[in-house]
Amino acid sequence: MEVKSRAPGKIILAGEHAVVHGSTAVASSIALYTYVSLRLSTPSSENEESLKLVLKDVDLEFSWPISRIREAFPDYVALLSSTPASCSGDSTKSIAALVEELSIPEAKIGLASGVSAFLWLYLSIQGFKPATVVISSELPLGAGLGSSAAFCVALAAALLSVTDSVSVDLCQQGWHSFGEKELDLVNKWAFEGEKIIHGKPSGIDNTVSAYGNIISFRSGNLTRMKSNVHLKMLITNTKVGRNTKALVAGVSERMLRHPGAMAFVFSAVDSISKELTTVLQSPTPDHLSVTQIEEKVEELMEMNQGLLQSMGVSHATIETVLQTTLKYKLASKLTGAGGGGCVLTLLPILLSATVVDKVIAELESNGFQCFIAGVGGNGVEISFEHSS
Ligand SMILES: Nc1ncnc2c1ncn2[C@@H]1O[C@H](COP(=O)(O)OP(=O)(O)OP(=O)(O)O)[C@@H](O)[C@H]1O
Ligand SMILES: C[C@@](O)(CCO)CC(=O)[O-]
Ligand SMILES: [Mg+2]
Repeated sequence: MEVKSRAPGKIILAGEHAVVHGSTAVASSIALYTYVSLRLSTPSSENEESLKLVLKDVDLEFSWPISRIREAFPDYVALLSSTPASCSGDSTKSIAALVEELSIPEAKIGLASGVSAFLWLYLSIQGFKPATVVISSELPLGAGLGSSAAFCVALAAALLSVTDSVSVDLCQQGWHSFGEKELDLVNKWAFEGEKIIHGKPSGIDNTVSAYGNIISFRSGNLTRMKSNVHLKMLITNTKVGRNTKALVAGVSERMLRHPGAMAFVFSAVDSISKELTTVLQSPTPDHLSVTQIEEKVEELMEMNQGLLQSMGVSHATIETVLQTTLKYKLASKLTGAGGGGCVLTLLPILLSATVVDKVIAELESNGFQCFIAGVGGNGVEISFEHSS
């Protein structure tokens, strides 16, 4: 039997970075998914049993003989866990040894943290069972759209769906979602994976990928929102690679250097996110008030972008996107960790298609890549395929 899962990426409408320091943030899922396929192997005496990981997006395959994994983790009982556990101490060392042996090419070394998160989730949830896991994504990796969270959420969902901790109907056809208790468990395990990739994550990315739709998030607590407006966002990928862990660490260092000033910055972001939470839930009887809501959202996005600049996470390419969209009177802000990656631009519903085409053409002439995303959508889902 093959288990498939898919988990969406996200955009952060307000509050990235500040959310790591306790401010409110607002995020939404987008309909671009990371897919995981899990096939547990049937015992065979012919081939040596192994755990295989196929990463389609980067065209890499890794394989560990189960005997090698057993050797790296002599204390099997301590590893297997029915409740979400953090990777620390001896486990960190054992995983680092298994990843080092792969000789990942220097140009793709960012993958090492993803492979480490994979090993931690797989071994903690499935133990030493041989299997093949194939991962592919519609999301750009390391571009601010939550690829690391979607990776961890989809992985946790597939792995948990074939354990006793989660009760799922194996006969159900097509994609289906989890119950609340199961979602909580998937989300908590995914957070443990995100910790390995992000260092100090707030948990907002894995939470919105697990639950979907729009959420307001503060210090691990989420409020699921029912928005009355359907915001349309242009996403521009500057294609400048960056690493969330390093950017999050950079903001923390700035906070240590300027604690007083940064406390005000984070507090201002908190107010922006709270106002956005209220604005998005306000009733919309006609087009005029949709426009008024969009104008408020635009202003809040601009203010948030200014504060992200003062945290030191903007980038020359992000500034180019801001200036380009401003020529068309459109508001933009970076999304996710910044330092390159993706920028959001609100596309008001009354904006003509001609203007949208023009702004996209101008942005793409700079070498950027544009696409349009609806705000909100499904969270993680699962599907079982029985071979006949
Ligand atoms: N489909 C995938 N295949 C392999 N590795 C992946 C995949 N998706 C994510 N990763 C791992 O996640 C890392 C990117 O995570 P990172 O947090 O830096 O960026 P992001 O999650 O895309 O953006 P942000 O955190 O700002 O939303 C990759 O370097 C890799 O280790
Ligand atoms: C930069 C950050 O706030 C969002 C990354 O999408 C990090 C986090 O919250 O874990
Ligand atoms: Mg990430």
